[in-house]
Amino acid sequence: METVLDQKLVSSWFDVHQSVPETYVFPPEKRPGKLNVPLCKSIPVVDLASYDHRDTIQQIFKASQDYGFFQVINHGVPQKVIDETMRVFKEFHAMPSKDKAREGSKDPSRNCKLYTSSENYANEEVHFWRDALTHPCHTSEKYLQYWPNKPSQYREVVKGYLEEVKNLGCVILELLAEGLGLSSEFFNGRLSDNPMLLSNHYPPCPDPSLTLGLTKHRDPSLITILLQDIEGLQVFKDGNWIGVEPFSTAFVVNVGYVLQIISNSKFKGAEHRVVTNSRAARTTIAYLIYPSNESLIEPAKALCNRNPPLYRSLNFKEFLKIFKSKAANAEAVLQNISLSGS
Ligand SMILES: O=C(O)CCC(=O)C(=O)O
Ligand SMILES: [Fe+2]
Repeated sequence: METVLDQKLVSSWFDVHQSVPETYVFPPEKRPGKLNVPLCKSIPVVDLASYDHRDTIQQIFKASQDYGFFQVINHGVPQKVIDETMRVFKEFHAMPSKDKAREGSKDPSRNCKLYTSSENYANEEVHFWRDALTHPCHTSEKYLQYWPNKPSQYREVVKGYLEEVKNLGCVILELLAEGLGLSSEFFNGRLSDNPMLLSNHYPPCPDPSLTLGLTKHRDPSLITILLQDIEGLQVFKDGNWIGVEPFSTAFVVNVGYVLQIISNSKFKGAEHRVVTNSRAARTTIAYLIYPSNESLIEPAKALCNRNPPLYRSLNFKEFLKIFKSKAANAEAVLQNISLSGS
């Protein structure tokens, strides 16, 4: 008989096991290796309140080229909103599993859902050490009716948070557009109007050397704006893993595949993963900026004057289909949409 979701959640059983269950143990070649990688002091922390607009654009441009990652501070999102939102998600993930499963399975079309490991749990060889809650950010009743309403403050707090992060997203996309030499409104509208929220929860793990919270991947987004409480996020840079330092006042921003395509590879979708730890649960809140399904994804014309376009045009729905069929293999995703065939 199929096990029901509430029993599968890592948060429902992690504390009754002394060791890692076999279905969570990665084969030696896929294990995380060195866990205590250096926290990277060189991933730029960009001050968005700086008066030097050109310098801010330059910092973000360079970070998006070099790392596909940067952090932002003085971003305008009130600290109270950040702290309350983190608290509400921690409360959500700490609720009894049955309540969580109920709150996360109201939507028959499964836009709003709670799941564990990955959306492909049934077909995975090894599971990831995480639970995840996701839903669209739009607050029309069509979606809102399926958002959790436990903890009781969930909707109010998350709605307030998303309004703030939406504004921040616009600011960052404008800076990225200007850096690329595009009009500052380039990403407004359909290229960015389908944001999703994703809260990841990684309970403590008895042996982090055997497990992964998330394997190496790139996000299928334009950009992702992440709030993290403690360390665990790592970026793959020049053949090494480096840690992204957690700051309670900062958001981590990373470039996704869609921005890599539109920027004609000026920016690289950053490869990243999540490792587990044995000391404390880790909670993150990702705001993934996606285009609408019918939106056309292609290298911006203005970036293809001197350089030929590297990727073919396709709509976002088509891109997602390719991404989902080849998710574990970044090269295969890019090869499928690459014009050079290389
Ligand atoms: O939880 C994190 O630190 C990162 C999560 C992530 O990479 C993702 O959800 O795509
Ligand atoms: Fe990611």
